[in-house]
Amino acid sequence: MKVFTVENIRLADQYTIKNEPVSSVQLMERAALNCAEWIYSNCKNHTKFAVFCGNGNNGGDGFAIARMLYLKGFDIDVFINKDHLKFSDDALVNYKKLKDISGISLKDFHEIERYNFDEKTIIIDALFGTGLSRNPEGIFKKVIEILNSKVNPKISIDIPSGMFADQINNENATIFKADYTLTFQFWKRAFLHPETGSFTGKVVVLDINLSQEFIENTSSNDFVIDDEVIKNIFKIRQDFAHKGTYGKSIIVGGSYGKIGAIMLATKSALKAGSGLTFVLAPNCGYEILQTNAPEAMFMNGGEKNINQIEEQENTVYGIGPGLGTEKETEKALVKFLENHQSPLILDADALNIISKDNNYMKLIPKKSIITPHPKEFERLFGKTENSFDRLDLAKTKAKDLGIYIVLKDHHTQVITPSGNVFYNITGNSGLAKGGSGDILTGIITSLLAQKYSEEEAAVLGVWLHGKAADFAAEKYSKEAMQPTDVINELGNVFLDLNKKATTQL
Ligand SMILES: NC(=O)C1=CN([C@@H]2O[C@H](COP(=O)(O)OP(=O)(O)OC[C@H]3O[C@@H](n4cnc5c(N)ncnc54)[C@H](O)[C@@H]3O)[C@@H](O)[C@H]2O)[C@@H](O)CC1
Ligand SMILES: Nc1ncnc2c1ncn2[C@@H]1O[C@H](COP(=O)(O)OP(=O)(O)O)[C@@H](O)[C@H]1O
Ligand SMILES: [K+]
Repeated sequence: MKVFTVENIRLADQYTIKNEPVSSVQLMERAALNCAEWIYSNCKNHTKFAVFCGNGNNGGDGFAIARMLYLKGFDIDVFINKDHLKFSDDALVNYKKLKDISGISLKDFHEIERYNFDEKTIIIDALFGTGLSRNPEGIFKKVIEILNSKVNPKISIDIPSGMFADQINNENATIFKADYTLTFQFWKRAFLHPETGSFTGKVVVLDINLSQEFIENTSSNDFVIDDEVIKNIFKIRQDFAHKGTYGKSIIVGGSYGKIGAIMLATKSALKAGSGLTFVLAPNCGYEILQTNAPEAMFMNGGEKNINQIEEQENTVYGIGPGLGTEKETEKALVKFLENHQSPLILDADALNIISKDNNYMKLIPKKSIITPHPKEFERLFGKTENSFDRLDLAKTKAKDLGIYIVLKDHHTQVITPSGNVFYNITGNSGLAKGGSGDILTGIITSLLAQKYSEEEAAVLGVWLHGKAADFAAEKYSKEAMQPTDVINELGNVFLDLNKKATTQL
């Protein structure tokens, strides 16, 4: 799914109105109906809604939603700024419709302090949408702050009020903190970054039927990895395949005390379907690896640390998990990179070694995939102020070096050399444990060996990793799930993918 800027959303709106055709107030009705239906089906334990409406079209959505929920039998109180009753055209239409309903009480923002937020009440935030032009101040700021102090469930319409859709807010900005955000048609960029995304709660994208023609014909560099993207990448395994069809992976890493990391990466490469899988590790890991991952063939890289990396042809290398940064290992990696031409995956200590010397960066083969977490990224490319700036820097580096950067985060970003960004929306904080990244390296290496392109391997890899983690969290909880559980859930993710990709009778 494309991530549109506020400007493009506005244009999509206008294009739909003109070409569907549909009036803008009908489009607002459609958007509100989608929200009301979602709320109606998901909030059955609550009887009362306090709806907070601003003066723009987001407020207009709020008025229409309030009316619809009232007609479904809920108790509704609507709060507005009675000192300033100037609305956008469509908001005014819905304000007037609401005023005609005697059963809905229209309250002033100032009444909030005396209002009874009992446990049956859900708060709906329709103060500001994508038209926010400055940080909320005065009564708006106060209302948001009071609402944020309440324990009642909170739903934002389109975007949490006070948040800019495309850019980072300044640090002290007042933003409504939602449990759910019902957003129209597209993910907004700010939902996908940690500084702002923490205000949205669960994001639900509602399809309000904006013109598909416009969406298809309007370019964007930012995408969310949704089911559609994955459906277009995933290839079912061919019946007449043999092990050679699905490529050769060599997972390189491990050092004394860190054989677990390379084990996790190796098992993941096997589980993700690589035809032949090798593990190049120091000898101290031989027995552990051969016992626990007998399907993988062992290549000796040294005694306690790797001091040589054998070059083999037609092989995809995934280097880094548990590798260590010893001088002998550094030498071995540099020597290997000096002679190696084809794209590979670099992670963890391989990246830490590369960040030691500016000249090493140039040794990364073009079209390779690197998978830094934020700290590794900083070691490689320097400090940035926030995750938006970090992404900008990553775009520059991906282009300059001609590589793919998988910037690991809650919503991991795959950045291509051409400047596209794919945000991942699978995965959960159960992955915030040592070992989770090693799995990702194994998966991406395996996919690249199986002849997925670099972009496909990175995009499908982060999605698979997150999806398996979501399955593991459902079974074991985010707290208790282990990286090993994530590896074991890969099978269920592939079963789902195959079911969707196979013709069903
Ligand atoms: N995207 C779509 O296709 C649709 C969008 N709709 C709604 O329209 C919204 C956008 O509407 P608008 O462009 O009217 O924008 P808003 O509803 O966000 O309101 C902007 C208004 O608030 C004022 N304002 C901005 N920042 C302020 C601040 N800090 N303090 C006080 N006033 C401030 C602006 O001057 C403007 O009058 C969307 O978020 C969505 O809720 C739907 O109604 C219909 C379909
Ligand atoms: N809160 C989170 N939500 C979603 N994914 C997460 C979260 N925390 C960590 N992850 C994922 O887990 C992995 C952690 O990688 P990394 O920090 O390299 O771990 P390690 O080096 O210990 O293996 C990344 O893929 C990251 O995106
Ligand atoms: K809002």
